[in-house]
Amino acid sequence: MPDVVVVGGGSAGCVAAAGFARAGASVMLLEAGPGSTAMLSDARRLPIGPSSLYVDPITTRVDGVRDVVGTRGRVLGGSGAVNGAYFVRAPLADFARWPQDRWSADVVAEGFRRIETDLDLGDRPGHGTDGPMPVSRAVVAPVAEAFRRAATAAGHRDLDDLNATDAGDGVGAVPSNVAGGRRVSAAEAFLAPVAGIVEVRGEAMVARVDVVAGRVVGVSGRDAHGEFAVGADRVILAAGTVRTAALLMHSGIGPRETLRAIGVDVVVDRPGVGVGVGDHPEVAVAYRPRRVAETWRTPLEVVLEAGLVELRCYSASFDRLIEGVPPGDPVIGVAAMVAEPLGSVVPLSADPFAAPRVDHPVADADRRALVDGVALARDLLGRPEMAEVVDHVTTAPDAPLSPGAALHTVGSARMGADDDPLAVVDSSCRVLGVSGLAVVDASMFPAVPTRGPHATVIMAAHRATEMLVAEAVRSAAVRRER
Ligand SMILES: Cc1cc2nc3c(=O)[nH]c(=O)nc-3n(C[C@H](O)[C@H](O)[C@H](O)COP(=O)(O)OP(=O)(O)OC[C@H]3O[C@@H](n4cnc5c(N)ncnc54)[C@H](O)[C@@H]3O)c2cc1C
Repeated sequence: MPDVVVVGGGSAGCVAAAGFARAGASVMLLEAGPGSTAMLSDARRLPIGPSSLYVDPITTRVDGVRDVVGTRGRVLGGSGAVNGAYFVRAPLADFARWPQDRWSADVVAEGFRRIETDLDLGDRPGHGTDGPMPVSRAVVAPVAEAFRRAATAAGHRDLDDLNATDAGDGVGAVPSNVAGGRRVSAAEAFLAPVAGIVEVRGEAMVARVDVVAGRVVGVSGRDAHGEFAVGADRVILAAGTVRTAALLMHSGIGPRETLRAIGVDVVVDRPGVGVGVGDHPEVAVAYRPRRVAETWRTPLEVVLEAGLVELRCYSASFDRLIEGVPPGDPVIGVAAMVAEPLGSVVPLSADPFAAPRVDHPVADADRRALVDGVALARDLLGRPEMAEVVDHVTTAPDAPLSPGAALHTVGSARMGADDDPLAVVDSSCRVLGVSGLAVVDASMFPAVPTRGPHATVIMAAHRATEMLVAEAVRSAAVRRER
C-alpha cells in the first residue's frame, strides 16, 4: 500500500506527488488521461482542438441559458500541459481573503519565489533562481508590440515585470512558463526529476474516495484493465476544480440535498462542495488584420491590466492557435478579473465517470466591467500605433455582450475557518470531517485571483504539500512513540 495516493496528475497533482516523494514517501499518482506529455510542448499552440486526445470537454452553462464547451486538460500535467503558458502571479492583495494563519502575504511571496527560476529577471528581489518552473518573457508578435505601444500612448503604465510584487496596473510582456520555445508543465518541472520514485498510472480514473468511520481507506476507479481499488490512509485530491468537486460528491462528501438528488449516501454533509465557483468571464473584440500572423512565441505575449479588467492581446487568430477551429478574425480578449464566484459544479447522474456541468452565471458588476473593457479595447484597436496591424474592428459596436469563461475555474471546495459553513478544507487543505483526505488544486482557492490562476495553482499546491508533508511526519512520529 503506498503512503500517499494523489488523484489527478495535473498542475497541482504533479507538484504534490513530487513533494511527497522528495520527503521519502511512497507515492502513487492516478491520472485519468495519458500518463505522458509527449507532443504537447509547442508553446505556440493550444492542443485543445475538437480532435484532441488530451482534453475533458465539460458543458458550461453561461447565464443559465447558453451551453458552451469548457475544455480542461486530461493528461499528465493537466490543464497546465495544454494551456496558454501565461504564468502571471496573483497580486499579494488577493491573498487577504485567504486564511492568514498560513497564507499571509509574506508566506505567499516567498512561495512564488521558491517555485520559479526566472530566466530574465532572476537577479531582482522577489524572484527565484533555483525553483523548478522556468519563467521567461518575449514579445515577437507584431500585434503584441503594437498593442503595448498603443496602451502606453493611451496613458497606461509600461511594466517591465508583471510578476513584481508591486506591479499593479499597466501593460507589459506576459511571464510564461516557457524555456527554449517549449511549454514546461508541472509534469516536466516537478514530476520528471522524481520520475523513478513516483508510481504514475495513466488512463486510471478514480470514481470515489473510500471512507470508513470518518477516515480515508483508499480510492476506487477504472483503468484499461477494469475496475481497481487502492488502499491508502492518505489521499490527496488534485483532479481540478470541476472533477475534484464531482469526486467529493460521488464519495458522499457534499451538500446533503445534491447527494440525495443523484442517489449517493451522505458520508459528510458539506454544503460548500461545488458551490461559490468562480472564473473570469471573457468576451472578444475581433478585428480584421492587415496580414495573417506568422510570428509569435506564445498565444498571449502582452496583456493590459486595467482595474477590473485584463485586456488579452492574442498573438494570432484562434484557428492558428488551435487545430480544427474554423477560420476567424483575431481578437482582443476582455476578461473581468475581479469576478464574483456565483458558479457551481452540478453532478448530473449517479455515474461517477460522467462529466458534471459547470453553471457560470455572470454578475451584473462583471457585466458592467466587461462593457467598459470592450470600449477600452475598441479605443486601443483604433489608435494609430495599431494601424500597421489592424485594418478595422469587425465586432459591431452594438453587438450583444456574450461572455464565455476564461477556463480559470476555481473554488469548488474552498478553504476556510472551521466555523465557515461553506468551507470544505482547513487552512492546511485538509478536508473538514474526513481524516487523511486533502485537496491541493484550484478547487481550494477561497477567492478568484485577479490574474490567470496557473502560477497561483503551482505556488499554492507547493505550499499545501509542504504543510501536509510536515503533518504526515508529525503523525508518524506520534505513532512511533505509541
Ligand atoms: C485550455 C486552457 C488554457 C488555459 N490557459 C491558462 C493560462 O495561459 N494561464 C493561466 O494562468 N491559466 C490558464 N488556464 C488555467 C490553468 O491551466 C488551470 O487553472 C490549472 O492548470 C489548474 O490546475 P489543477 O491542478 O487545479 O487542475 P488540472 O491541471 O486541470 O489537473 C487535473 C487533472 O486531474 C485529472 N483528473 C480529473 N479527474 C480525475 C479522476 N477522477 N481520476 C484521476 N484523474 C483525474 C485530469 O485528467 C487532469 O490531468 C488554462 C486552462 C485551460 C483548460
